[in-house]
Amino acid sequence: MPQQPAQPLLEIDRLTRVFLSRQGLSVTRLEAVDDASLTLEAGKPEIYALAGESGSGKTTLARMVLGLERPTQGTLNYKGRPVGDLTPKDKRTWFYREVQPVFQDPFATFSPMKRVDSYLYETARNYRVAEGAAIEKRIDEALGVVGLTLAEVRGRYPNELSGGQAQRISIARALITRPSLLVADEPVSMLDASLRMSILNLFKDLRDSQGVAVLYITHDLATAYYTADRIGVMLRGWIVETGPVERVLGNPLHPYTQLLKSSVPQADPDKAWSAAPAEPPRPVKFPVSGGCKFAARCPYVMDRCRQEIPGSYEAEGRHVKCFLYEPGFSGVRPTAEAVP
Ligand SMILES: Nc1ncnc2c1ncn2[C@@H]1O[C@H](COP(=O)(O)OP(=O)(O)OP(=O)(O)O)[C@@H](O)[C@H]1O
Repeated sequence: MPQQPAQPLLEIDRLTRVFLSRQGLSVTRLEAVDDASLTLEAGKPEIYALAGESGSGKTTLARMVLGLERPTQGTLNYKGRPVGDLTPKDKRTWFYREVQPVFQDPFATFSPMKRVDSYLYETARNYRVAEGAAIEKRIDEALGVVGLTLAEVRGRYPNELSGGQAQRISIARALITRPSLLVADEPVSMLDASLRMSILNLFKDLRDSQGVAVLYITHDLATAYYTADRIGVMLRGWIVETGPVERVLGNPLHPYTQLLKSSVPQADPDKAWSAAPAEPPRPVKFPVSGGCKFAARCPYVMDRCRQEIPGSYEAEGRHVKCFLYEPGFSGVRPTAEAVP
């Protein structure tokens, strides 16, 4: 499928995914992803971390990018083509070669009864990446990128692999089709701290040497800071702050990002930031009331925050979904140091 040169690699504009659940006569509505926008440019491979606490909508957004979940509203284009309009044939012959998932638990993707190399052969055959002996060469190349060889992997069962080796093989499987985008949902959260860095370094290497962009989904700010070029911080379906990772985490502007950062245990960067007292998304009964989703807990809340939804305003080299950064705001803005 020819690529249109001027199109972004991934364009997400005001994307929303609503889940409705019925209990008796009442319907509850949960905006798992709500009005989220982000763009990954073509030809500039980067690692974009989508960070947020459990239930903030990261996986739902990732599943929409992978074409596994249909958006309720908004734009989701890959190389200029709406993902929701792709036919099963488009997906098989183009999209699934271009966009590959990397999952949290590599052992869950491999059956204990099957040799791991069989997954590599299956992927190569299913996507017709090569014929005959060239298949082995392609598999060996993909394994080479993650620091392994087919000779090392051949004939081995999952229980003969370490967690790090299993995750490397699952990344090699994803690379067989030479994708342009990896969607990696918590790819290191099941690994020992000592192995985490090697996998995160591998993503950086893939970006630099293979030109692969990575959407890195994580609940862990420390690994996002270490790995990503840019970050989007999610709160109950919204992306509340997005920009270069050094700016957003070095000097967070949104009161929620400030709260998250202040809750990271500084002495132990490997710890997840579970201490943040954020709310999980709550299903709401119709009608839905407006206002900022952080208003009830924001130390800087203003009257309008309870009634109006803030826009996403450009401030200090990033976008912030908060009235404090609306052009013309004349009050005092919080600083990261002043977080209560
Ligand atoms: N198929 C579904 N039906 C109904 N609700 C769903 C469905 N999938 C996700 N949700 C809800 O949407 C919200 C966002 O879930 P999601 O898994 O995207 O969050 P997350 O940030 O990835 O969390 P975690 O890190 O725990 O996976 C949650 O409240 C979840 O219960």
